[in-house]
Amino acid sequence: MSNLLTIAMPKGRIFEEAADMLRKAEYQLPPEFDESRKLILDVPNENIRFILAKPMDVVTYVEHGVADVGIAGKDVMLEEERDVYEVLDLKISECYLAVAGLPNAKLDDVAPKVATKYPKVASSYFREQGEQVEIIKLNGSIELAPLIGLADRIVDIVSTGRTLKENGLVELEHICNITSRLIVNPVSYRMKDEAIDELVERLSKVIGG
Ligand SMILES: Nc1ncnc2c1ncn2[C@@H]1O[C@H](COP(=O)(O)OP(=O)(O)OP(=O)(O)O)[C@@H](O)[C@H]1O
Ligand SMILES: O=P(O)(O)OC[C@H]1O[C@H](OP(=O)(O)OP(=O)(O)O)[C@H](O)[C@@H]1O
Repeated sequence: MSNLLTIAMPKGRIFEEAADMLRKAEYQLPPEFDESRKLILDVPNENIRFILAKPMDVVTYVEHGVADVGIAGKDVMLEEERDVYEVLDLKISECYLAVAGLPNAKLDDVAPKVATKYPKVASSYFREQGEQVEIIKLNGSIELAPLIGLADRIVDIVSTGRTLKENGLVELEHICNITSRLIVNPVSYRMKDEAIDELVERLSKVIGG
């Protein structure tokens, strides 16, 4: 194993906050880092390579060891249940998972339909509540489901609450708070402990800053 540290960065909304945090931790990221369409970006003076992946795929790259470290939302960690270590709460991309629906909707008593991008999280939540539901997996625009009659309720991310409000939906139950986490491949954690410890230390200093 070389000493190069490969970090899987999520494209999309976590990217900017994560890049900002790395810069605050004094990693010299190249200016084109933010605009480039390249999917592999080397920072040779830091001995770091970044790979840019879809947020849900970051854990896959880290679990398979092709990335040593990654940044992933806790929502993804809960849903994917992968064999990776979660070493640091970066406290960025704060949001929460909630159950929502139309106000005063009459629920189907037998097995209400719940649309979500998080079928495992939703199933275990309703199981714990002792409620039998039918889960319908969607990949986005979850708020559409109750409006169009596909589902009685949804389980989705809420941040500002604007998407719920603009679609006439109300929050019914708060499931759990979500932030992004630094995750590590277990083998890399042993083999590249110095580089990973340094990354954790430098990021720890700028959390919440
Ligand atoms: N509205 C939000 N506000 C803050 N953080 C959010 C919000 N929505 C999602 N997140 C967090 O950011 C992560 C990435 O979200 P993003 O919307 O970039 O990707 P995605 O929806 O998984 O991917 P895509 O839409 O590209 O398939 C999520 O896993 C979650 O942790
Ligand atoms: O409370 P808010 O600040 O309105 O944010 C919540 C919305 O953000 C996310 O969707 P995203 O924009 O990622 O789109 P998606 O529906 O394609 O997942 C989430 O799934 C909600 O729809």
